[in-house]
Amino acid sequence: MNDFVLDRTSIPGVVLAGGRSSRMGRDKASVLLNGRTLLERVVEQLEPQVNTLAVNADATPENCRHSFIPDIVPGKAGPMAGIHAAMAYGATLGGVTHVVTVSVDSPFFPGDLVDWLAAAIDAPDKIAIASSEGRSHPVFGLWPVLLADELASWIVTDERRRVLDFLLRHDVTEVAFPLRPTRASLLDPFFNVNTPDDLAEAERWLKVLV
Ligand SMILES: Nc1nc2c(ncn2[C@@H]2O[C@H](COP(=O)(O)OP(=O)(O)OP(=O)(O)O)[C@@H](O)[C@H]2O)c(=O)[nH]1
Repeated sequence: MNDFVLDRTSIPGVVLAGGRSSRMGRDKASVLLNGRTLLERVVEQLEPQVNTLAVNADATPENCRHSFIPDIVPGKAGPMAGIHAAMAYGATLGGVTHVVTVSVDSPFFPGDLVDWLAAAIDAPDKIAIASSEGRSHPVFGLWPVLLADELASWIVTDERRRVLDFLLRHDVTEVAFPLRPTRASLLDPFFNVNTPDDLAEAERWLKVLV
């Protein structure tokens, strides 16, 4: 019988804020959504859900007021480099088995994200990732710190460097999140802002949130 119990109060959170933002044409973390940056909005949503919070990117973001952790693995591993940096960061903190990651470009992610993901963790090496409408969102995941070194070596040696390939090798539960009711239609809480058009759509969603 598995008697592992996740310490819900010990979970650190990491905002993935690296990458090229090529579709947006400028750094997504500092893009303004109704007067506040995406980074500010995502930090505000994550902070009450975690024990400590850090921002991760391949290079230090401008005017970052939070603890910053850089990518560690060389090369262009994309979000996976951020997930690895988050796991390695968690491993340096005493008493931490799992670390949660969120994406800087999803300002409407659930306020109960960590509670739902944590409920799926029943072993020290278990991974939980979010999904909505049948699509998985691995950047919203609860990651075991004990897999940090394995992920690092795999990123360096595997040509494909995709998050989903890593997930296939491990014990993963996908946690399905419901759509969020608004005064208009239902909003996918993992709606992400990749382009200027997405930003305009996010502004429309903000006006109908309840
Ligand atoms: N730490 C880190 N995070 C990354 C990296 N690339 C992407 N991300 C993050 O991963 C999430 C998804 O990023 P994408 O939208 O796929 O990539 P992007 O580079 O931000 O944007 P595009 O260039 O438009 O594809 C976002 O939270 C990014 O900040 C990276 O190299 N390092």
